[in-house]
Amino acid sequence: MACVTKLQVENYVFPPTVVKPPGSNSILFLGGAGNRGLEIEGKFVKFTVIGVYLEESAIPFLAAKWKGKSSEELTHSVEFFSDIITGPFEKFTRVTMILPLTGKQYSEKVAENCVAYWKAIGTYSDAESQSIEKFLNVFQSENFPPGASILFTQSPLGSLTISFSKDDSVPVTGNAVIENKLLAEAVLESIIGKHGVSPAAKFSLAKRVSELLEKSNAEAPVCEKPESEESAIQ
Ligand SMILES: O=C(/C=C/c1ccc(O)cc1)c1c(O)cc(O)cc1O
Repeated sequence: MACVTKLQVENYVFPPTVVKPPGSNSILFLGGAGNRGLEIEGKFVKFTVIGVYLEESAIPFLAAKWKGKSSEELTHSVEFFSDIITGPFEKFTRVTMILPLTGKQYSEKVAENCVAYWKAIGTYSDAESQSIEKFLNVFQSENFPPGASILFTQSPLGSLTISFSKDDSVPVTGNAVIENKLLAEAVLESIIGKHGVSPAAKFSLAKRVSELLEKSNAEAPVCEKPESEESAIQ
């Protein structure tokens, strides 16, 4: 497994790896994490913290094109994030509440971003419209107090598994699976894509992935750091 540390964003800790989250049989490593806030009456109000995990095969896949690029270059590269979003490996995203949100509030914001993205690139069809209806339904009667999380597992085969957690644990099974590749990609695009809602998560991903690519070689990267360093907060 890639040698990665945990990350703390606000009061929330994202562990270095997630083992077999709902919808996956793999161990995923923490690519990066950051907050999502909104400018309200001149003040930046932080609503959620978001961590993005990647399957280990992401590193050799991304290395072919991005090894040797600085974290600044990656931060500003739409194509780099697009390769993460559409690459042939699993992604797992944990969205943890700083402020309470209803399922309706959260899902409507995400749905709005997904539809705007599809319309912008000209891929909004009946299948996507139906997938958004399903997405909104999954959240209809949910409530997320501070510390609760929404978990998305994006499979490269085209499914989006949605799970909910009241604390920092990851449930064994998902609440819903929506089979629509463009939806699975659009949810992640809405977070780390060109107009992604979390520039902080993008910055963190670019920094950590560029470091991992630097250390990567043809063989799988192995963690050689002592445990004390491994748990350092970056
Ligand atoms: O994290 C968010 C935050 C959502 C939010 C929802 C409703 C409010 O009134 C305030 C904040 C988020 C996301 O994870 C993904 C996305 O595409 C959009 C978002 O706003």
